[in-house]
Amino acid sequence: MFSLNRSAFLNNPASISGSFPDKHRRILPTRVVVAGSSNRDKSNGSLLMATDESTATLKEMRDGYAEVVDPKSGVSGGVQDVYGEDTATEDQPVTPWSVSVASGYSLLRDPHHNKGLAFSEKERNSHYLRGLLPPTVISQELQVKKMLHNIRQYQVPLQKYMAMMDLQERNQKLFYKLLIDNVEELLPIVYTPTVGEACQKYGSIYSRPQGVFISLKDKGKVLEVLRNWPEKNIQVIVVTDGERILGLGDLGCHGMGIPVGKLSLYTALGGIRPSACLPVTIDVGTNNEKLLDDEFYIGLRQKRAIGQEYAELLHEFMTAVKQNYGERILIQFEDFANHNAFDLLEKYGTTHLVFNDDIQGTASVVLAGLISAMKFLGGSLADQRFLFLGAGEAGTGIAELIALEISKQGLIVSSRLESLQHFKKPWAHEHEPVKELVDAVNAIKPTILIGTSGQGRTFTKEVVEAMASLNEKPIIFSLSNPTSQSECTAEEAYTWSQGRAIFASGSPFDPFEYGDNVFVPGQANNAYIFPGLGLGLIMSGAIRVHDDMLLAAAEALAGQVTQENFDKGLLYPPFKNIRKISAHIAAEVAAKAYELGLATRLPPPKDLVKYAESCMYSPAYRTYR
Ligand SMILES: O=C([O-])CC(=O)C(=O)O
Ligand SMILES: [Mg+2]
Repeated sequence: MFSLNRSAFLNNPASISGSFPDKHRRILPTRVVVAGSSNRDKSNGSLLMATDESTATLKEMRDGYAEVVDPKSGVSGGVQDVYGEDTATEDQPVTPWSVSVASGYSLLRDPHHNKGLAFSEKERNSHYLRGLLPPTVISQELQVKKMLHNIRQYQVPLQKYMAMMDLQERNQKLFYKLLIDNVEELLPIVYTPTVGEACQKYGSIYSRPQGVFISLKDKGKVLEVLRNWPEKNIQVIVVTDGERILGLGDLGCHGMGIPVGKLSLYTALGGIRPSACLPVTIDVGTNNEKLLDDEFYIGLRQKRAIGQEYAELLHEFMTAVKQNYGERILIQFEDFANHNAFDLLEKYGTTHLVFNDDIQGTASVVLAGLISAMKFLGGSLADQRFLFLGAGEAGTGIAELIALEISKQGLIVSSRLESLQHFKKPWAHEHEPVKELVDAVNAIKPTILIGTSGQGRTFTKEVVEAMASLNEKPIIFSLSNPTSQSECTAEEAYTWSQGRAIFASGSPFDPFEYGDNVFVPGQANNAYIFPGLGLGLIMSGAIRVHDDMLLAAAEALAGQVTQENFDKGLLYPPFKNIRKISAHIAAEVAAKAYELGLATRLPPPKDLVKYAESCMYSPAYRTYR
């Protein structure tokens, strides 16, 4: 229970600086007066409240911020800056659900509430927008059509990316509506492969903060740094230290593009509201000489800190996150180098709600593809022989999850055991060392070849031909990202196997015509998994990630693949149904959390799929009254 009272308001002089002309202040039928956030410039306009149909309770107040939570879904309505003149309690509902927005010019500049030309006549009148917009009023659908048209004019993918980022910064709901309604076309822009190029050029294209940078300079002050971020009710953080960005290597501080991209997928594909998502880049330096010499590099100009110095900053971050956002904050580790990725997961897996997307998310998506391959081809995973090129996070993560499913050993040659990094050792396999991949294929005779090497074009013609001579339906996964690092292309896999390969890749490839058939390559990308996994964890209030949840997510994803999909060569359902798919994944993950006693949101909802769907963020505009 808490009270919203005038003294909190008065104690923060910045918030009553007199910059609110009275005529602009709105007191709506709730008993809460909106007075603005302490770190937003209020000189350009006042704040008002928009109302929605649902009832809500005010849940928490911190630093002058209050969260309004829809009691039905438990999902926050996203109120960030509410000061009360009256009191409200957790058990005393405040109706209706309220959202605070700026009015006038600052409303058009506020990406969370701006609707551009879609503001109605009534809204233009009541919110001081007259004259600030041209006369026409258009629908959100027409805005989407226009944006798509504009984006298609750009020939260069990076230009499309920048146009999308610009839109996100200008009109968040339109950005998400555009992305959700055109996910297959735009995913390759906001995500792999284009996001890889964006990271490589992040210093040049950087314009506004899209997340929080925590550098060695912030040691001792990480909590303060986190509190500078304007949103307070964070539910999920994607964090990188930039050392292994996709298959592109160490991009240091420029890795920020990845958490930003991943989190826009959390919203678009998994329905987590954008204000609950926080991208974080931890900058401990970079060993990339080119970047250190690049005048546009935006990070610390030093070699990477390692050992204790690194561990201390990471530990301060992990501690601060929990302190600031509570036990149920989800932290996704992304694109850390092998040596840190495994250690961090082990260290924090028992104290925080964490998972590593490259180890566990990728493993889950690959397992899903293999489960659907077995379903449609016949046979069982236990009968397969797997060969991995690349024994890093993804390779060993996949092996571990498959082994969990079938208790089978991996294939790293054990004579190298002594020199192997610890995470590779369980997968060492008794075999003569082989130098060339094609020799390994011929010696081991795998039915499934999985590339997670980060090395482009390593599945050569000889390798694919060897797989095709050994198997009627060779299963080939080229998982490294972006496209330039893919172990082979879809065209190569289909051509060299005479159309027999069951192929999937981490980055998208266009459908490929071979003979009388058109093959649609599946995209074995963790983007299928993490948004639904995250939603399931959040909606159940899970406090830990368990391997069984990753298995459940894989099964749920595989369960969405139809015979029709498989007949086209697809091991995965199309991305255009991703929100439905994510709801199913979320439901299964949440069910596991409840079953394992790791869920704290009790009692469990009856229909978890429906519940997951009801929790999802909608990009449709609200009416401001
Ligand atoms: O970001 C992606 O497309 C998949 C992924 O996690 C990686 O390649 O590191
Ligand atoms: Mg990754």
